[in-house]
Amino acid sequence: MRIAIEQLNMTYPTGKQALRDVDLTLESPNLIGLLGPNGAGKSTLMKLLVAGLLPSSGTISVDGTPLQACEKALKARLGYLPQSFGLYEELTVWQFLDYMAALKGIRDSRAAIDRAMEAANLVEKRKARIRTLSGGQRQRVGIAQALLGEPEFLILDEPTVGLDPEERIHFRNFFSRTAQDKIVLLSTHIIEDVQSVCNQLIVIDRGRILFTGTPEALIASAQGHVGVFLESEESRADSHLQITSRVNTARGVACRGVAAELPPFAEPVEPSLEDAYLYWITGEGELQ
Ligand SMILES: Nc1ncnc2c1ncn2[C@@H]1O[C@H](COP(=O)(O)OP(=O)(O)OP(=O)(O)O)[C@@H](O)[C@H]1O
Repeated sequence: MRIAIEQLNMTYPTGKQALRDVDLTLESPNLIGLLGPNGAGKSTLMKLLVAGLLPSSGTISVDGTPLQACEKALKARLGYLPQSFGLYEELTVWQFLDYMAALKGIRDSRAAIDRAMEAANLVEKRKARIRTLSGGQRQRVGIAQALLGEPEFLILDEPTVGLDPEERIHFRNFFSRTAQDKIVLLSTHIIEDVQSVCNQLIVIDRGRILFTGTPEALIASAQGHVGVFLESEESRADSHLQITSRVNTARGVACRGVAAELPPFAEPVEPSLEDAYLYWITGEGELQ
């Protein structure tokens, strides 16, 4: 499967431009992390990909066919976890998934529901009413419905919200296994969610794609732009330096920062993935 996005723009009726000139190619198999701060445009991009919104301009094509012409066929190949997810409070987990399977037109729904419940760690909750579930359990129900029918393209908008650390690790590994023959696109603003599992990262901010590439390439892009230093009057006055961490120590305040050009008082260090992400979203990285 190959999704090609060309010159995509999205302006909401309020006049807010949520996406600007987005060009991207998503190909299977891939686990792709869509990283960006609040309001960056992640959910908007995902809604456009599932044809839940119409772009203001630009095109999305699926295996060479424009999305509008293959919307129905694509929906059968797609699993989507939206950010806010309405659940039917009085239904049990099993009833809800049965309903979603019917909406998706899945034939062998019983087996499909069993597989999705197992993957989402929900087997014990199959008879529980949705209103009795915790936030994390509800999120797992959302993930389970996205997995129904083993879609080729999984779009997950902040799938780890509300999950405890153990569950986050479980899903991270699960998404990684799932992506072996599919496209899994997951949005997050948590670096640990994409670290060591995503083979492609897309950094987005204020509607623009700032970076696409492997995590290694993202780290390499910040090489020479990350430094450590002790806070001083000079460092406080440096408006180009973006401080990314401050720790009080016996010697003073130890800082870590990113800059397009490191000042002489900063000692260059190896960037982490988080440094590199901050380097791009603080506006210090150069647009590709
Ligand atoms: N229906 C809408 N009408 C008007 N503006 C909107 C609408 N939905 C989103 N926006 C605006 O578009 C921009 C992008 O929003 P979007 O929800 O895509 O960001 P996001 O990266 O998913 O953020 P978050 O991580 O907070 O969910 C934001 O400025 C948001 O306020």
